[in-house]
Amino acid sequence: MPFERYRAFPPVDLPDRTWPSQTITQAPRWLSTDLRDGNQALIDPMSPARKMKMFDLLVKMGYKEIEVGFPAASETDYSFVRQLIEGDRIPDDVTISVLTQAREDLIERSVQSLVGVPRANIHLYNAVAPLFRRVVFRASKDEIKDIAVRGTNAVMKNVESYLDATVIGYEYSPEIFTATELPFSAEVCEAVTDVWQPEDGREIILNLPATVEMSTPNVYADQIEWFSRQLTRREHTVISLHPHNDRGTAVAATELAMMAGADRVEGCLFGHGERTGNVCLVTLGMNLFSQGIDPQIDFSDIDEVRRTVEYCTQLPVHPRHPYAGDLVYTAFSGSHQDAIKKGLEDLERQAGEQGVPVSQLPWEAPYLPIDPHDVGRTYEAVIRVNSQSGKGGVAYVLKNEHKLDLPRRAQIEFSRVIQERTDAEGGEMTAEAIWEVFRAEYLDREAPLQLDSVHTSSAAGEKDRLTVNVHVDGEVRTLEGTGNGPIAAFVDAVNGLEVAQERGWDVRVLDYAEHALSAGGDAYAAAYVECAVGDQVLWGVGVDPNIVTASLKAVISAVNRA
Ligand SMILES: CC(=O)SCCNC(=O)CCNC(=O)[C@H](O)C(C)(C)COP(=O)(O)OP(=O)(O)OC[C@H]1O[C@@H](n2cnc3c(N)ncnc32)[C@H](O)[C@@H]1OP(=O)(O)O
Ligand SMILES: CC(C)C(=O)C(=O)O
Repeated sequence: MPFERYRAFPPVDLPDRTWPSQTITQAPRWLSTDLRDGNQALIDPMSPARKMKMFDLLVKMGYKEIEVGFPAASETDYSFVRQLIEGDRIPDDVTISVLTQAREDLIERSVQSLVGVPRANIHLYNAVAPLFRRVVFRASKDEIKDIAVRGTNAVMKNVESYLDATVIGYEYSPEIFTATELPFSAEVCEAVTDVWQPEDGREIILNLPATVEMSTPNVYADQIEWFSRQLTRREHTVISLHPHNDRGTAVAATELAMMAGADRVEGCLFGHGERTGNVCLVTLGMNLFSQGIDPQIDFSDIDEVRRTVEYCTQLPVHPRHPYAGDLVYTAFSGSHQDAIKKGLEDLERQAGEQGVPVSQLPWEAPYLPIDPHDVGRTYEAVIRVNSQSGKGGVAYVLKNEHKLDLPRRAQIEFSRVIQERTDAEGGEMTAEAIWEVFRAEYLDREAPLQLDSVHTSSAAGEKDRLTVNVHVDGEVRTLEGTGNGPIAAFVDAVNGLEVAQERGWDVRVLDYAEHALSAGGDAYAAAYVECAVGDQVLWGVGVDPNIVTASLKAVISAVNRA
C-alpha cells in the first residue's frame, strides 16, 4: 500500500483550546439535508412522491429547518419547492431552505422558486480551499472571496425583487472549510457578513462544512473554536456544522465541534449524502437522548423512520446501524445473553418493589445502552440463539415466550441440547424451533410411561398415599405408593414397577421447583424435577392446571428421558 503518497493533516495551533472541558447539555438547531445532499448522492434521486414522503417524515419527527433541494439544478427540484409552497405543505414553525452556487442565473432561479413562501433560508456556497482555487476555479484568493461577496449581493438583490413578502434568512458555506487555511475562511466569511449586515432579528448562518472529512475529530473541533473566536459579530452569527463521514468519524467530529461552540448541525437520517454520507442525524439525536438530553426530535418509532427512509432512498439501512439497525438490540453470544437476562430481571424486580412500570425506572441494563422500548422495539428480539449462545439466552427465550422459568441446572441441561442442534445445523435457532425442541425433549415423550389419571392423593398419618393410573409401555396400570408428599409417593409407586427393577430405574428426586405460568384460578403450573434415574441425573418438566399432576408429569418426563 503506497502510504507515502498521503500526508498527515496538520494540527491547529490552539494551545488554549477550551472545548475539551465542555459538555453538551442541549440539542443544537438541526437542519436536515436529506432532500438536498442526501438526494444528490442517491443512485436514483427521489421522485416527487418520495420527496414528499421524506418531507412529511422530517416534519413529523420535529425537524424545524429542512433543506428541500437545489431548485436551479433541475425541473424536478424546482417543481418540488413549488409543490411545497403552493400545496401549503410547510407548517408555520418549519423553515425550508434551498441551495445555490454563487452564480447570478442560478441564484435568480433559486430565489424565484421561493415566491409565495412566508419564510425561507437561501444557502449559497463556493469552494474556498487551495486545491479548488487552483484546479476548479483557477482563481486567486481575492477572486474567490469576490465570488462569495458578489453571490451574497446577488441573493439580496433578487430577494428584494421577488420576495418582498417573505422573511428571508441567509446561510453561507465556505466549501471544504476543513481543507482551507483558517484565516482565509474567516476572511471570506467576514466579507460575506459585511454584505449581509446581521443584527438583532437578522442572523447570518455560517456553515462550516467538513465537505471531505480529513482529520481526527479533535482537529475539526479546534477549527471550529478557532473560527468562532475570530468573528466580529458572533452574537448575530449561527455557527453551523456540515460534517461528512469519509473517515467514519463524522458523529464524533460533530459532537466535539458542538463542544467547541457550534450552534447548529446539518446532516441526514441514517447518514445519507455524498460518498460516505453526511453525519447521521439519528445517531446524533439518539446519542443526546441516551445522555438524558431531549434531542427535540421524535425517534419513538424508529422502525417506521427507517422503513420510510429506505423507501425514499431505495437504499437499505445496515442491520448494525446505531439505534436503528435490525440487530442492534440483539445478543447472540452466551455471556451477553446471560447478563442481559439478569439485567432485565433486575429491572422487573425493582419495578415490582417500587410499584411502577419498568419504563419509569432509570435505564440500566448490561449491553443495552438504551431501552429498546423507547424507540418502539420490543424485548422479543433482544436475545437470539445460535452456536455462540449459552444457557442464559435459551432460558430467556423460554421465559419470555412461554413463561417457563427453568431452574439454573435445568437451563444448563437444556442449553446443551440446543447447542448440539446449533453445532450440527449451524445458523440461528428461532424461538419457535427452540420451543419445538423443548416440547419434544421434556413435554411430549409418552413412552415408556404416560400419566393417565391421578385417583387419590390422601394424607395417611405422616405419609401421603397416592393411587394413579399410568400407561406402562402402552398398557394401563394402577399404581400405589406412599411417601413424604405426592412426589415421593409417586416415585415409590414407579420404583415398585417390575419394569423399573428390570431396567434399573431406581428413581430418586434430587431437586424440585414449581411456579405458576399465569395468574388466576385457571392458571397452569410448571414443575421441574431433577431426578437420579439409575446412574443418570436429569431433569423432567411437567405442565398442568393441577400442580400435583404437573409434578408427577415432571417425574415421568425425567424417567422417559432416561
Ligand atoms: C459540496 C456540495 O455538495 S455542493 C452541491 C452540489 N450539488 C450539485 O451540484 C447538484 C446540482 N448541480 C447541478 O445540477 C449543476 O451542477 C448546476 C445546474 C448547478 C450547474 O451546472 P453547469 O452549469 O453545467 O455547471 P457544472 O455542474 O459543470 O459546474 C461547474 C462550473 O460551476 C462552477 N462552480 C462550481 N461551484 C460553484 C459555486 N459554488 N459557485 C460558483 N461557481 C461554481 C465551476 O467553477 C465550473 O465553472 P466552469 O465551467 O467555468 O469551469
Ligand atoms: C454545500 C455544502 C454545505 C456542502 O454540501 C458540503 O460542503 O458538503
